[in-house]
Amino acid sequence: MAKEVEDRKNGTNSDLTSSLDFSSSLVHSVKTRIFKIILIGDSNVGKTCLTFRFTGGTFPDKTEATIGVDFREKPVEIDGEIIKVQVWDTAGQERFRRSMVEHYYRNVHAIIFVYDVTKMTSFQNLKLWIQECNSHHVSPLVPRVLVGNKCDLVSQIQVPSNTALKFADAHNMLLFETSAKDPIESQNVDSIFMCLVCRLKAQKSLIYRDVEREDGKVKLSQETNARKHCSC
Ligand SMILES: Nc1nc2c(ncn2[C@@H]2O[C@H](COP(=O)(O)OP(=O)(O)OP(=O)(O)O)[C@@H](O)[C@H]2O)c(=O)[nH]1
Ligand SMILES: [Mg+2]
Repeated sequence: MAKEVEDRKNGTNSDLTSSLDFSSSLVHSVKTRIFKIILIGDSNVGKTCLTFRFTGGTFPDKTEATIGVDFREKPVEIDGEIIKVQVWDTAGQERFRRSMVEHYYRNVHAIIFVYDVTKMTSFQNLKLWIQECNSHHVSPLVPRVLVGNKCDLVSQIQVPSNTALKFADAHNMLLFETSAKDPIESQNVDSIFMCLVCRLKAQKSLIYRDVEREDGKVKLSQETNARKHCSC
């Protein structure tokens, strides 16, 4: 009773306020979509550096081998919608990823396969990374792109662009050659992620299904005629 009086005095109603809080948080959770993008590839190809470049705009002075996974998030705005890009920077070393692999691929929205343009083995191993991904039953609707990193090391390049392009075509992927280190390439790094986000935004039905699955309370009608705005 005392609470009711207090509420009246303050012009509030705690029941109403809490239900409004609930519905606004529901609306918020529906509106702020999260796209989970994972980076996969050999150790040392630059997955962590690419993640830093996209989420923080910098190249780290020093990195250590990733253990398990590191998460970084960046909100981006596309056509007036704020989307949270959740980047999963995975470990390339088998011993640091073994127990995590299931989590990498669960509910993933897009995949970035990374190789080092100065290291042919990292390119040859891509087929093993693709096999691993396929063995986790990732939907064919999940977009995948190929990224050749360390292009700043011009004199050491071992993987010719046309070889990489053929591989990308054969696997229905776009190819980006870039450098996490070279600041001039930073827009190129951004465009890798933004291209994926645009594609995902165009696949609204896929994402909404995931939201529905993750939160039983949220029921959304599927939008099938989403417009596509990807510039790539
Ligand atoms: N020159 C050059 N070096 C780079 C570039 N990107 C990363 N490196 C260097 O490559 C090394 C490995 O980078 P990381 O980002 O830690 O590699 P990773 O793929 O995350 O490795 P794991 O976590 O073990 O899977 C570091 O010494 C980086 O400084 C690049 O674009 N150019
Ligand atoms: Mg790493």
